[in-house]
This record gives sequence, C-alpha cells and structure tokens, in this order.
Amino acid sequence: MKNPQSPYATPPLDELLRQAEDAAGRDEHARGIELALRAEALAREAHDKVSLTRALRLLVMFNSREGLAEQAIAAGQAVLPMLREAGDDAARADVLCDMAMAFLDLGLNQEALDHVSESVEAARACGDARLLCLAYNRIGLAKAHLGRFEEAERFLAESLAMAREMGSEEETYRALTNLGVVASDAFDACESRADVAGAREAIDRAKRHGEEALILARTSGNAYREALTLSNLGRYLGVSGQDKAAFVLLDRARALALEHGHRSLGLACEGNRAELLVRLGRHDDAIAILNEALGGAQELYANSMVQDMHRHLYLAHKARGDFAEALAHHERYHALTREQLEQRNDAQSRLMMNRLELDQARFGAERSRMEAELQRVRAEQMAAEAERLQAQTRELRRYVLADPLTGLGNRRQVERELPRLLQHSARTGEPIAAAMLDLDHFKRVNDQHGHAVGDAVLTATADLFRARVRGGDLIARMGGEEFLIVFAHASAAWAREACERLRQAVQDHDWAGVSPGLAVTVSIGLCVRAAPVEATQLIEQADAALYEAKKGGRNRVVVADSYDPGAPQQRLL
Ligand SMILES: Nc1nc2c(ncn2[C@@H]2O[C@H](COP(=O)(O)OP(=O)(O)OP(=O)(O)O)[C@@H](O)[C@H]2O)c(=O)[nH]1
Repeated sequence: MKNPQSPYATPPLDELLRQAEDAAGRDEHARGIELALRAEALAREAHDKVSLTRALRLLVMFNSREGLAEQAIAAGQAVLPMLREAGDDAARADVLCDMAMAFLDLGLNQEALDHVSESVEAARACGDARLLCLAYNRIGLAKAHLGRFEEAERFLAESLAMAREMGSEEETYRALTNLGVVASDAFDACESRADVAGAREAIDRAKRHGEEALILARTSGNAYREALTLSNLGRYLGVSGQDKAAFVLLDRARALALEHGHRSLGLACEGNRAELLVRLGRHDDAIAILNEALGGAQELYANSMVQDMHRHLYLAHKARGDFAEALAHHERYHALTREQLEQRNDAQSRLMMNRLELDQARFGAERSRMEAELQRVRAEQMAAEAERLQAQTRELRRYVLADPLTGLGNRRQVERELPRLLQHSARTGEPIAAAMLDLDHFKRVNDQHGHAVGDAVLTATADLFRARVRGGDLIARMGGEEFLIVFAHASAAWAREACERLRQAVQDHDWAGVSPGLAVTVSIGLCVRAAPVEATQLIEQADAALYEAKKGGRNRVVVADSYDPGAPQQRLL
C-alpha cells in the first residue's frame, strides 16, 4: 500500500532549492533564508555535496542582503573551501562579493576589501564578465564605506561600463543604484563641509543615475526595486530643492512598498519624506510622520531603522527649537549607536574566534596527518631495522655455527644438532650412526706442500663429503683435519657402506691436480647405536674406532662393535 503524501511534507531538496532561487529573483530575503536553511539541513542529512553548496551559497546571498552579516559570513566560510576544491571560480567570486558586503556591515573594512580583491581574481580566472562587473561594484561600495567617494564612484562607473557592454539590465541597474547612493553620500559630505559647488555636482550625478535606474527598475517588473529607486530619487530631488516632484515620488514609493509587503522599505520612504519636511521647515509634519515611523520600526525590530528615526527626530526637534525633545532623541540615537557598535564588536570577536578555531582545526588536521606520516616512516624504519637485525642474526649464526674454511658446520653446530637427531632416533627407534673422519698424515701434507695446499685439501675433502651425504645428515668439521658425519635414518650396513664410499672417494680424488705428488687418504671410525644414547658417548666410541683405524694402518673404516638392535650394548672392538 502506498503512503498517502502529507500536504505538509517537506518538499524534496531540489524543489526547496528551486523555491529559494525563485525567492532570490523576487528579493524575498527572509523567505529565501527559511527555504535555504531547510535545504541545507536536508542536504547535510543526505550527504549531498552539490545541493549543500547551492543551499550555502543562497544563505550567503540572502543573509548579506537581509543585513545578517554574521550568518552570511559563516555560510560563506563553510562554502568557500568546497568551491575551492571544486575549482568553481565563478561561484567563489560571487560568494566572496556577498561576504565582502557582510564584512562592510560589521565595519570590517579591510576584510571586505580582501574578500572583494580575491573575488576580482576569481572572476578574472573564470573570465566571467558579469562577476567581474559585480566585483567592481562591490569594491566601489567598500571604498564608499571608507568615505573614499571619488574612488568609489570610479569603480562603480567602471562596473556600469562593463554592465552596459554586456547588455545586462540587472547589473546596469545595480551599478546605477549604487552610483546614485554613493553620489548622494558624497553630497552629504560636501554639505557638511559647506562645499556648495561640490554638493550640487554630487546631487546632480545622483539624480542622473537615479533617473536612469528608475527606467530599468520599472521595466524589470520588480516592485521592491521600483519602490527603492523611487525613494532614493525622491531624496535626491528633495535635497536639491525639487520638493513637489520629490513628494510625488516618495508617496508612490511608500505606497508601492506597502502594497507588496516591504514594510521596512516603506519606513525608509517615510524617513526620506520627513527629512524633506524638515528642510522645508515643516517640523510638526515631519515629527508626526517620524513618530509613526518610529513605532513601525520598533514593531519590526528594525534597529537600524529605529536609530535612523531617532536621528531624524533629533534633527527635526532641534530645528524646531525644542531642545529637550531633541536631546532625548539624541540620547536614544546615541545609545543605539553604542549598542550597535558593541554588537559589531561582539560579532567581530566571534568571527575572530571562529577563524582561530578554524585555523586550529586546520592546524590539528595537519598535525595528525604529519604524525600519521611520521608513524608510517617510523614503522618502515623499524621494519627495515628488524630485517637488518634478522640478517645480522643469520650472519652471526652462520659465523658461530659454521667452519669458515670449509663452510661445513663446526663443533658448536654439532652440539646444537646432535641432541635433536638423538631425540628423533629415540622417538622412532631408528639406530643412529656417527662417523669420525680424520685425514691421514695431514701434518706431512702441510710440511711437504705448504699450509695453503693443506687448506685446499681440507676444502676439497669437505666438498667430497658434502656431495655424498643426504639432506638430513649432519656434517661438520670438528677441528684440524677431523670431520664428523651423523647419518640420519641409516642402518648399520648402509652407514658402513657410506663410510667406505667416502674413504674411496678421498683416495680416488685427483690430489696431484691440487699439488704435484700429493696423495690423500682418510681413516674413519664408525659407531652405530640404538637410542637411548648420549651424544658424548656416541662420539667417544666413534673416536675410539677411528683410533683403531689409525692404529690398524690408516685409510680404512673401523666399526665400533657390530650393531645388533636385539643384543645388549657392547663395548668397542
Ligand atoms: N693447512 C692446515 N693445517 C691444519 C689445520 N688445522 C690443523 N692443521 C694441521 O693438521 C696437522 C695434524 O697433525 P697430527 O694431529 O699430528 O696428525 P696427522 O699428521 O694427520 O697424523 P695422523 O692423524 O696420525 O694420521 C697439524 O700439523 C696441524 O697443524 C688447518 O686449518 N689448515
């Protein structure tokens, strides 16, 4: 059965994002924030990076337009690394511009300029004329915030030229609107320093830009823009003495704003109207309008608007000579300004803390990465060291257990291995055969042919023996010219034959090839015993048999007793 779709169910992520983007087109910032926040949560839940990027970008834009600077910056800081990673320079340029505006709101002018400069670079990198135009626009605004109106107007004029070249009405409108506002700020600055000519020129520029912007705002069909532009132009006309036209525009602006639910814009229109009335000496009218607007602003919790209204009221009361009231509004205005400054300071320090935390997190991640790398290198070093030690151990063992001249095992090798062979013999019940082999008159070999030939004889003998024993047999040089062979799994007869073959092999070897006139023979004593038998006992008995072989004339094999598994152990021959 299908689940019935609830009418209140959250729209799918894509739909939310589409609605939020539509809200952007209509300048519905508060609604846009709500939609984008929901989209952000869903995208995080679904680990959908692309949608998360879209939602965060919208949040940067909406929050910065809505004056929620901190939120805009936080969203920007979250999305910038994603955009850098994706190499999306266009989106990065856009986000950086909005962040710059938020920094300006917080009075962080240097941060704003840094962000907008990076935005220019990003816009150039992706070759997007619209973004470059927008970045120039933002540089203009940042300069205006710094009170550098001339530079500000230059950047904005540049932005306007680009917008016109692109044929973009949207960007042309933005540049014209900002040019108007900045020129009007320049007018205020000129007026305050009694620069009459400068003020007139500035307000003329503002009017020209405002008029052109109005044409575009009307064709755009965007009520917010039209109301905003009418309000701005109303102010420009009002301060330059065109009162009647100014009132018409301001009334129209206010009506349009309220008709479309833009209440704070409606209040801004009232502020402009009151300012005009004060200029005309109609203080009572101005004060009435302002008091009503003040109430409206308080209802909307629009703090900057409340502050603005107190400033207008202060000026209006002062102009009327009503100093007590003027002072009261001035004090409120002053308190709100201080509050605003404190909030900015708080926001600034929170941002600073955020940045510190981010830096610390980045630093921590980098440190973990380096530690992991260090551990990997250490593990590699330890593995190499272990391998080196093992090789060293193998080498030492070889050195300790091997005879360096012949490469056979030595006496220590016998001490190690023989007990193992005896145990095996005890376990299996097989007899064990040990042969002592001693070269005959070896002293003479050395004396007559030299020590080097003696060595060569020992090596060649070892090779002869090695070639004639089996894998499991133990073969060692016990010292001097004496060798031991322990035959594993050998019957007495087989061991005896094996010894005979060894003796014959030594006798038959081409010793003259080693040294002219050289002849070598070997005497062998063999002992075959059944377990249990001691290693020393076995070797002693083989030794005794060897002694007998020497005594018997050398170059022969003597067996210690004949081995009879059934018979009791006998002593030597
Ligand atoms: N070249 C050489 N000679 C060695 C080595 N080790 C021992 N010798 C010599 O081997 C000789 C052993 O001599 P002896 O023990 O008298 O025995 P032999 O001359 O073989 O006489 P029999 O064993 O009775 O046949 C000595 O001259 C030692 O110097 C070695 O590593 N190289």
